[in-house]
Amino acid sequence: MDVSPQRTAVIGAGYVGLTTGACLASLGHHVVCVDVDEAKIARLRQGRVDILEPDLPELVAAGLTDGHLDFTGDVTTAVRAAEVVFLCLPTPMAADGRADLSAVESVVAELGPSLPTGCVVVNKSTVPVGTAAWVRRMLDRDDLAVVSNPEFLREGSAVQDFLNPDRIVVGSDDEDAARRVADLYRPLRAPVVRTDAASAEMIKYAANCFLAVKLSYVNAIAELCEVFGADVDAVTTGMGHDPRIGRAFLRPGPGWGGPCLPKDSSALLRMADTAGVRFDLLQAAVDDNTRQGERVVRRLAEELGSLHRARIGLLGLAFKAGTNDLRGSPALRSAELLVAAGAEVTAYDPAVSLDLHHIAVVDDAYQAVKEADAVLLATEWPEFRALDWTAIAELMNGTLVFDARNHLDPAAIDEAGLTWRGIGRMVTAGSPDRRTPSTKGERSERTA
Ligand SMILES: NC(=O)C1=CN([C@@H]2O[C@H](COP(=O)(O)OP(=O)(O)OC[C@H]3O[C@@H](n4cnc5c(N)ncnc54)[C@H](O)[C@@H]3O)[C@@H](O)[C@H]2O)C=CC1
Ligand SMILES: O=C(O)[C@H]1O[C@H](OP(=O)(O)OP(=O)(O)OC[C@H]2O[C@@H](n3ccc(=O)[nH]c3=O)[C@H](O)[C@@H]2O)[C@H](O)[C@@H](O)[C@@H]1O
Repeated sequence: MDVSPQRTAVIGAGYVGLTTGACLASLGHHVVCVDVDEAKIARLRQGRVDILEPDLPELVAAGLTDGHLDFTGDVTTAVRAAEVVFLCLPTPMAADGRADLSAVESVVAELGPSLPTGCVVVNKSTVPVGTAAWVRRMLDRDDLAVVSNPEFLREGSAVQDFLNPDRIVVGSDDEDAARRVADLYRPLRAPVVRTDAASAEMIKYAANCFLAVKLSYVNAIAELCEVFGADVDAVTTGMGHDPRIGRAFLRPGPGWGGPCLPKDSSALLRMADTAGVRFDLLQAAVDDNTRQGERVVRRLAEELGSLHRARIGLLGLAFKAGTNDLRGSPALRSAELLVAAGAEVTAYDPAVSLDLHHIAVVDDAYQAVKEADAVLLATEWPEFRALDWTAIAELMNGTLVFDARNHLDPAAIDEAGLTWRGIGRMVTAGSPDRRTPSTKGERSERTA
């Protein structure tokens, strides 16, 4: 095999840590994953993976079986024999908008004295520029090296992204440590971007915030398309052919969300602010994103006349399709805004079955739309495209289907006698989309 196996410890067994651990084990390394969540560790020891990630349960099971992967709740045991220690700890948004580094700080303080001589501490969490230098000072040991190795995987395709990265970023002023970290990934044959630690830390924020700006831009273009009678699908196709722009990440929606883009844009803004640097572009992207969420709800209110006591069937709760993660979910935000405006929301998500405050969560899409005045599609699950819209039309009180992801087939919805609305999509005069969606009363008359 094209790899020299290394003994690694991964601290934090969440999306990034568990994926890193299971994938490194699959490449032939010996990995011990650590987490403070003892119950999670107990489940992982039995091969039970809580998060929805294709291929991850299989890789975890394979690692447990072939002995390359182990789990423990004890940091000291995990790092005792480690050559490389990955920090995959949460860095959530603190109350003041910065990245909260308390988990990193407490782990570094705890593990420092236990690290074997020559060990490399690799930070994979998304952390403010200067964190590697700070960790180095905290460790205060000349025999240890610190490397910044940010992660770019996406939820829902974490394993595939990890094993097929566009690039591996390795930032350190320690040449030997950087080479050892890059070598861990050698079987992946990915381009390695070798930098100093500060640049590696900045690359991660610069990349995520660029994606955020791109989405706010496309959402604004979509709004203009609505106003001027253009079709955002055609517009983004036309833009995307230009390789300088690219086709990816041009889908308009209910606003960008998730556990990272919002917190990382906030953290970069705080970094800029602290340094006295204006970053109006990023601030505008964040503000526009807040408005985008509100705009979806406002459009529903306009179409229905009022949201007061309106029944909304919400399709999707996760922050995007392919994950059961609700952190920073635009769907949840829409639901909250709808409830605040007096609407009653019944939601269905194929990957989420939780009791949510103020929102009824049901077991299938047809239950969610029953007696609804409008349907709001907020997460682009493929199964929603296969719904029987004729059956849904029978179940609903109203006729409006607001497709905040431009995910559904407008023709199928129209054929069922329902009214499709999307984001930034062209509505030609006289087309069925021009019809005013019926209110409850009108709907009763129509079906009477
Ligand atoms: N979720 C994602 O798609 C990506 C996340 N990131 C970054 O990676 C970092 C981790 O993110 P996620 O994996 O999503 O977080 P997560 O919340 O899924 O996992 C973090 C894990 O760390 C554990 N933990 C917390 N404190 C601990 C401690 N003191 N000792 C040991 N374990 C501890 C938690 O119990 C949890 O299992 C963040 O900085 C995030 O910004 C980077 C790329 C992708
Ligand atoms: O640092 C992180 O945590 C990760 O953040 C994002 O990954 P992720 O949060 O999994 O989700 P994305 O696929 O980027 O989607 C983010 C949000 O943008 C929305 N989106 C995405 C693409 C698009 O065309 N339109 C759109 O509205 C999604 O629905 C979602 O709400 C980045 O894509 C990853 O590269 C990065 O590693």
